[in-house]
Amino acid sequence: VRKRRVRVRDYCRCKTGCRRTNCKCISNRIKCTENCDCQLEKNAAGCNNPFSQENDEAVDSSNATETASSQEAIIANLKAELISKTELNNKLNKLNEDLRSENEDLRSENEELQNLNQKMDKERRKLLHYVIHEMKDNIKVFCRWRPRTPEETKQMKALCNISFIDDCTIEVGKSDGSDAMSCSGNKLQGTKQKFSFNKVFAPNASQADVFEELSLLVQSAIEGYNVCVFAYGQTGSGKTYTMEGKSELETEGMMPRTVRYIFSEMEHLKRLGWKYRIEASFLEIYNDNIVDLLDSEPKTHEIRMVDNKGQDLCVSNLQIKEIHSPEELHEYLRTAQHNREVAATQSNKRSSRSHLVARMRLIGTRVTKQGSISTIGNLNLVDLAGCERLTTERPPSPNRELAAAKYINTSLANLGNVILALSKKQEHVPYRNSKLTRLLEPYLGGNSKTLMLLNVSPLDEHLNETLNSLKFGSNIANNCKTSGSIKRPSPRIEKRKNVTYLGVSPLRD
Ligand SMILES: Nc1ncnc2c1ncn2[C@@H]1O[C@H](COP(=O)(O)OP(=O)(O)OP(=O)(O)O)[C@@H](O)[C@H]1O
Repeated sequence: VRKRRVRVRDYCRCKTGCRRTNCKCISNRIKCTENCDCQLEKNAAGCNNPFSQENDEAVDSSNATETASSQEAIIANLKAELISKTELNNKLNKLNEDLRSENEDLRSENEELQNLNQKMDKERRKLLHYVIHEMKDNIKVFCRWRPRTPEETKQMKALCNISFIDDCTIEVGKSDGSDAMSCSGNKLQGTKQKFSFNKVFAPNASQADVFEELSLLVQSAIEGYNVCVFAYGQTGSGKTYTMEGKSELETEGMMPRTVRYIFSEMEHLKRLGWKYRIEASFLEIYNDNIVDLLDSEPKTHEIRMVDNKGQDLCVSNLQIKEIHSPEELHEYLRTAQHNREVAATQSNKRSSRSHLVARMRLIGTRVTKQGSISTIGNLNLVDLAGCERLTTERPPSPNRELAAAKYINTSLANLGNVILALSKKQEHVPYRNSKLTRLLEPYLGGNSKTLMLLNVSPLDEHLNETLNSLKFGSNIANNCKTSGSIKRPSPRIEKRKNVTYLGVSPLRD
């Protein structure tokens, strides 16, 4: 067989007599075909069966040898492949091992980060509590002077004589230097009266300046405190401008700014593991009746305490909306503003004739290893109706307005009494005397921070009302400063299985 194979390899033995050593049929180890070199080049006609029997046998046996050797080669190849695959597998296993350990590292790093986050959150809340507690007074009074409106400037209305002594103190007198008279008819001594507050905003103060001072209170509502912000002042003094503002970003009031702030804080707190739910309602108190500003159908609304401790209340038939975005809240705010009762007064063509109460309930939850903790803060933003001096020489416009003006003045007087009683730390606080104070009872005093934004007109013709407002506001501010140790706000804490509701007390204690 070996000899024959050699012979076959030596030359082509087809019948054409080709006998070439480089014939294709030899190099490809195939039987001679039509395409064989020898046939193409030589006489193809005589070559129907190019290989002799002898050659066929030689080729078959040579093929068997070749198959055996090619199988050996295949086996060798397979072996090599197996080796390389085993190596690859080993490498993959190693990589897997590395990944697993890296995963483990990441998990422990993640855990460390979470612990750090928790610590940071605790520190942040401690610091915030410290700052909030440093605010000391549960009731603060900011005084804001509005500038002359373009119309008033055109009419060249005289300004009263105001001196801004410092950030907290002002002196006010008549433009001609004569003695002023208060609304109640008492002559105020001296050509200029001095008043001090927690903060005074001059006419050039922007909405952003006012919000900067307010934002800490909003923050404390996010942390679980109850907060009430009132815009108080005579009609046309700038309450609605302060609370609602205008549509441009720069002139936006406290309400839209608060909404924006809450949502940006929520985003920040999300990174520390907190999730928030916001519920909002908008109502007005007009002629001592509650009106739902988000409901077009008139309904009867009653104030009911949720618990017998007087810590929370609800208003029947009131729409409470869950808010998911600042835009959604702005939309409700716009609806409420649109539905609010307005009428012309002596000093304001579009005077708010009702008290607007925008309430946001901020419920924060954080899941920890020990269970979950929750904070509930209520933020009440109140744009009060403007008080109006009712005299025979300055009657309110139509008769219908007289009743409204009387209701407004009575409810404002009642609110004034409640805030005065709280500022003096009196035991009895007359919450029950009006719907407005009943509605705000759980959110005033105790676990709450109250801010009165006292708005004043700069016009000389409003000086008597201005002096009355200033006297009332500075009385409250000074009572809070001098009434000794301040009762710490006691946050609302509710415990449920594995759930703790807290203000900021655990950190405080
Ligand atoms: N800080 C301010 N800067 C510029 N304009 C102001 C400012 N405050 C008030 N105004 C303007 O003064 C006018 C009266 O203000 P606004 O309607 O807010 O008073 P109000 O106290 O809400 O009155 P009312 O109690 O009658 O509703 C408006 O034209 C308002 O744009």
